[in-house]
Amino acid sequence: MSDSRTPQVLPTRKSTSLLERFSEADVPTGRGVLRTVVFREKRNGREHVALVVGEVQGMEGVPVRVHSECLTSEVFGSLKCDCREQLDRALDFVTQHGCGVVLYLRQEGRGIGLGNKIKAYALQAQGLDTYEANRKLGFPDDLRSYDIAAEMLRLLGVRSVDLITNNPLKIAGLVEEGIPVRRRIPSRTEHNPHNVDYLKTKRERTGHLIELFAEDDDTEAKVG
Ligand SMILES: Nc1nc2c(ncn2[C@@H]2O[C@H](COP(=O)(O)OP(=O)(O)OP(=O)(O)O)[C@@H](O)[C@H]2O)c(=O)[nH]1
Ligand SMILES: [Zn+2]
Repeated sequence: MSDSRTPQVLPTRKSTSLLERFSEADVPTGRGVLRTVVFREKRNGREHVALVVGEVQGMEGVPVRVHSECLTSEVFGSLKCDCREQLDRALDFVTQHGCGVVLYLRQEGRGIGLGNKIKAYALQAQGLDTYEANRKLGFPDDLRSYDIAAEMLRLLGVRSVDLITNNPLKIAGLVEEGIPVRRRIPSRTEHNPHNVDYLKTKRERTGHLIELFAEDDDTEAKVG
């Protein structure tokens, strides 16, 4: 189950704190109660959310999803990506498991923001792929960082994580920020005619471990 290639490092205590643990409350949902903890970035007031299920303080191997905001799919039901489904499946997993954390990070459009993501979509309608469109707009493929996620996990007392992701860069990003990743839990993705090229591009260009077809199946645990 565990990915032996995943580097293991001890958590580091950063001297500068980026976040304030601002507020928290239990929120009832169709899946059960989610402990909703809001963190505020000190430098700009931006708010990020941790949805916590069960006891995670001091725990090892906590199932964690580090999820980046995607207004178009999560609120409007866009079929151009797989974000909404991945969020849903992660919430299913942690609530059914009775323990886990879903971090909801406000880094829309892989960090370029909503307006620029829609500009990128307009370029994609002209034939550019998701990364080419970012570059045409003067952005790198992925502008996200994982320092905020790492600090949120540290403030929640999580000692190591089982990360729900298909993105190897996300694993590397968290490890680099001092969060030990014990193993990867694959996030199953359904494709549709609107997102299949996007998913293939992520697999080919940034090594996303996406199982698009039955023959891609492996034996690791799956979310969903
Ligand atoms: N710039 C840009 N961002 C996109 C596009 N499609 C989706 N996104 C954004 O990509 C991000 C998806 O992030 P994640 O859900 O963390 O997904 P991921 O990096 O593929 O990794 P995993 O889902 O963990 O495997 C969200 O912020 C979306 O808004 C696109 O075509 N262009
Ligand atoms: Zn999306």
